[in-house]
Amino acid sequence: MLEAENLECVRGERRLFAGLGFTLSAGELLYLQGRNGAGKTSLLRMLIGLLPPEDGEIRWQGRPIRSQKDDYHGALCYLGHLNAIKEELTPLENLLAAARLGGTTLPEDDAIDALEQVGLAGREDLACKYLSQGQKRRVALARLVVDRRPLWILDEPFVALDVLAVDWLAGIISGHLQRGGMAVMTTHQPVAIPAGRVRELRIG
Ligand SMILES: Nc1ncnc2c1ncn2[C@@H]1O[C@H](COP(=O)(O)OP(=O)(O)OP(=O)(O)O)[C@@H](O)[C@H]1O
Repeated sequence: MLEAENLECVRGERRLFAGLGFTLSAGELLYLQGRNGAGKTSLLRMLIGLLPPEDGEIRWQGRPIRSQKDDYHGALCYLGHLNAIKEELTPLENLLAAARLGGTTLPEDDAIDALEQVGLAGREDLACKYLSQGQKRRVALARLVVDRRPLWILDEPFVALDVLAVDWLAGIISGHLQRGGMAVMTTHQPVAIPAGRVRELRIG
């Protein structure tokens, strides 16, 4: 279970939010909503432990995340709105490297299957700098196909995807929730996630 209690966020001179709280259990999805600049990405950065809250506390499985950094980071998969892929590496190399950084070993055949699922069959060995924006996004999203960590934190995951890919990703997130996973997600576009309990939290 992920819990946030009485969170306050100040950036520069501005207080973006205060008194913010939620609870997220297995199989639940939290949609963060709010206008541009409301503080959604700032909240996600707090949830992954990169931005300490001005006030309040975030707990994972009942314990503050600041007291169990390794366990908590081992349980979460973060996908930022930048793709965090290495342009000089191929999609296959990027996916294998991301798994290693996340502390797991990914068999190469599984990585190739994941890239095929995201529509990159035949481009596994092309340096990512030669891919389109949408294809780069797909390389980043291929991580989700093979990720079995319980908590996904996703910043605008649907950006730059075509209609088919949006449906595909909604299915991947649904599968994660059905397996008892949890997800926190920002998105400016309404996307139907057909499985799991969906909650909404509006900031600002
Ligand atoms: N390091 C920083 N120093 C000062 N202000 C910052 C910093 N980082 C972000 N901000 C400000 O905090 C506010 C919230 O930014 P944030 O990225 O969290 O918004 P958001 O809700 O994710 O917006 P969007 O929908 O446009 O992505 C913005 O006004 C931004 O300029």
